[in-house]
Amino acid sequence: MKITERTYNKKEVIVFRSTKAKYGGLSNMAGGYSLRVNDIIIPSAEALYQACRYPLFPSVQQEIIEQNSPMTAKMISRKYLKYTRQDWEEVKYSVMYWVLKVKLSQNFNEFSKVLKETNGKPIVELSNKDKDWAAIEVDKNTLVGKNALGRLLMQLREEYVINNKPIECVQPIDMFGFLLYGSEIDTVCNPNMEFEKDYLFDLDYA
Ligand SMILES: Nc1nc(O)c(N)c(N[C@@H]2O[C@H](COP(=O)(O)O)[C@@H](O)[C@H]2O)n1
Repeated sequence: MKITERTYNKKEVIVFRSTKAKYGGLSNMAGGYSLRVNDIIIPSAEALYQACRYPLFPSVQQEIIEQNSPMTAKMISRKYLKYTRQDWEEVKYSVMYWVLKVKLSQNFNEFSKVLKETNGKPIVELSNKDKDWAAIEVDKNTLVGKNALGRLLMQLREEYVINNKPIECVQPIDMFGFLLYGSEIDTVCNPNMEFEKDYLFDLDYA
């Protein structure tokens, strides 16, 4: 996946930065969106994304995933950057999209609500210096950057939120070494939807 730099008019876009402000739930640093992958509970999208850097180092993944604070998970990951998978730059956007899909699948009501509130406008993560995941302010009205996270969020909104299409299961990425704690990452199904289906089946309404 190749992403090039873009320029945004600040007045025409939805900007997010602080997790406490409006649209804060769009940030991977937002709390309250825990995930379950291979029956492992992961406190945040950020922790899952950072853990995916280190498929061959389960103990590093565990140290990242143990952090309740998403920012601390990112800081812990910084200590181990030299063990990052070698193809990370080529796969990181696909990994992030998979993480966002898991976040939406397992937190559909809350996360789709924030995405709906963006009203179809361009979504931009604002940063002081990160022109890769976010965009930076070059003057009062202009933001410049690849804004990769914002663009992946817009893709998610287009595919699943606008037409209110909850995601029942998320397939693993078809790539070498997509591992968590030494095991291949499985298809991730939303536990609530599994429960609903079993319940309806038991009632003979399936
Ligand atoms: N702490 C922080 N400050 C910013 O300005 C940012 N734009 C982000 N972005 C988030 O960090 C994650 C990517 O981390 P890597 O740099 O690739 O390790 C991702 O969740 C971005 O949304 N973070």
